[in-house]
Amino acid sequence: MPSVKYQRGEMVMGRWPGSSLYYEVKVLRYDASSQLYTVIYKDGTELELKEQDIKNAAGFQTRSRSRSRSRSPGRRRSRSRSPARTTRRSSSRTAAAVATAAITESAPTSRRDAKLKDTPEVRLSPLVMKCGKLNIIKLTTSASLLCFVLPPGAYFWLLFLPAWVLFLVLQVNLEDPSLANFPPLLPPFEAFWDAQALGFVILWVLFQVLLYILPVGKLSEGMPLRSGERLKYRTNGFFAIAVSAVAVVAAVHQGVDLTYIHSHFLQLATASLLISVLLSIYLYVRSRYAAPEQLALGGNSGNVVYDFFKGHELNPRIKDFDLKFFCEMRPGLIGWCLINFAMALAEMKEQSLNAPSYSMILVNLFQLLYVLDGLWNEEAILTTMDLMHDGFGFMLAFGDLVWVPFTYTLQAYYLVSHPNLLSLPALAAIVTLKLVGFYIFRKSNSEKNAFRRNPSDPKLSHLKTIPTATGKSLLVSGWWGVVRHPNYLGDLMMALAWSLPCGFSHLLPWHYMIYFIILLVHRDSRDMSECRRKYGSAWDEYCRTVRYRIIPRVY
Ligand SMILES: NC(=O)C1=CN([C@@H]2O[C@H](COP(=O)(O)OP(=O)(O)OC[C@H]3O[C@@H](n4cnc5c(N)ncnc54)[C@H](OP(=O)(O)O)[C@@H]3O)[C@@H](O)[C@H]2O)C=CC1
Ligand SMILES: CC(C)=CCC[C@@H](C)[C@H]1CC=C2C3=C(CC[C@@]21C)[C@@]1(C)CC[C@H](O)C(C)(C)[C@@H]1CC3
Repeated sequence: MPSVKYQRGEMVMGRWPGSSLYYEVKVLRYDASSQLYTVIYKDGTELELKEQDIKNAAGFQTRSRSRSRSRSPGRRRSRSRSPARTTRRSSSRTAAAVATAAITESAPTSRRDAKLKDTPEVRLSPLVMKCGKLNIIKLTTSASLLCFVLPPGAYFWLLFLPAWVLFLVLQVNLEDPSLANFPPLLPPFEAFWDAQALGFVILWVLFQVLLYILPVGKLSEGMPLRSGERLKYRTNGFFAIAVSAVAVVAAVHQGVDLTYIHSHFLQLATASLLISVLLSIYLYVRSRYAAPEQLALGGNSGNVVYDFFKGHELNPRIKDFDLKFFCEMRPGLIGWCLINFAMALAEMKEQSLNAPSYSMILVNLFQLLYVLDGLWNEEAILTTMDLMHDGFGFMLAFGDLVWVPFTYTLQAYYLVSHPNLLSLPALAAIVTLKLVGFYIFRKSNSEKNAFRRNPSDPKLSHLKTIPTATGKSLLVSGWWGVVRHPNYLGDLMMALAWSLPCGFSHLLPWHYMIYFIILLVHRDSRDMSECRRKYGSAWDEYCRTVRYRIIPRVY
């Protein structure tokens, strides 16, 4: 092989088709006509790889072999339902062919899968490629629309996001929170700080920690990690919100004035911000000592600010206490309902009402339903992008502890001093919109979650699927055959129903809707590139079959 890049017998790193993992392989030969290298993996698997799927070993992080518990590519291959399995080449397969997909019914696929379960496993160590150059950071993970930032952008977002939340909180407090009055006048520095508010936030978080660690509720298994391991999560979120509700009602009954939350919103937001910064520093420091297989694929640029912002460690845990899962599902999410409830009380106080307004009731009930549903189906969060792929850093810590409780509550805060009367037909239309959106959101999320957890679930056997080279299949009928993100469609309809009760006088109660459109459109396109990278031509096949991303026939 005189003019080719890799020589016969050379040890190089070969990418396993459909994944981002590289394994040590030996080059066997090069076929000039197909321009493919035949390589052999350590477990004896022969594959044909394109030049771009081969790298020199020098670009890879080394790590202790004993720590790796990865499934071998051989095992992955054995699970693959690619049509390539049926082609005449049994020991030497083309990576491109492996990625080729056909639409099949899910049941036969699963039977074949079951038959292959006994395939002996050969353990190999996948290596993560070093991401040395900052300008080649791949947009592989989710968490938020901010992932596209390169390191200079991280500095910007790091300062902008906290400032934006504080501005919004100051703005919503204005009598006329219109754009003409933006930015609001900055109060003196002391106005942001209140030690008692910090104390309350700490107490709230500790209370949620206590509920989370109680041995109540199911222990659910997460999706397999790159190492093949499956983490266990205590999914007792519904129990946590039920106990929290009882505690809050009891406190109100004992004379605790919850309108404190309304009058000290700014100080509570600052206190939560401080906690999220401290937590992120802790997360960043511990990620420096984490083993490579514990790291997310993103957030390892070597740039301190970028990695701090984006998050480096995938599932930071203190013993069994999973910090990312806890922060995403507990203090901020349940805190959101507590704040909304406090705003309803503040509205009654400020406007001398015997009961909250219809608009306030709708906003409270709609968002409560959303949170209750999230906690009831807590297990489903384990198959979302954040849990599966994203590192836990400032972006998510801040998102969970500050962004969610202090910006998702703006509608309720706004209604405290900006009443909006609703006619009966408007009320009925808004409720219908919310219920339809909720139905789509729940059904589609449950369908994907059930399929990912058990592809051979008899309840799903009527659905059509596309096999992929990774062994996972893609749903191509049912909800996921209507658009590529039916769950986003339902979520957006619900978001609309949350803003409508506030009317059209100001933009502020529409903040969530605007942010959410940007977030979901960006998440969708990031997920598209990630899935294309993972599933190759099977994903293209899916996109050809399901043409629209979020809104049928529109987008
Ligand atoms: N209120 C809020 O602030 C937010 C709410 N959300 C909501 O959270 C929920 C989760 O969202 P998110 O994590 O972004 O994304 P999804 O739950 O939509 O997960 C996307 C993943 O699903 C899998 N997938 C995609 N297409 C298919 C298919 N056809 N068949 C089977 N699996 C498929 C892929 O993962 P793989 O193949 O690897 O399993 C893909 O990466 C959504 O309902 C969203 O609306 C999200 C962000 C913010
Ligand atoms: C601007 C900024 C820092 C954004 C960070 C994004 C996070 C706020 C969101 C990323 C994904 C989220 C999800 C929920 C809340 C917002 C964040 C953390 C979620 C827990 C809300 C309740 C839902 O039922 C859900 C469980 C599906 C959802 C999961 C994703």
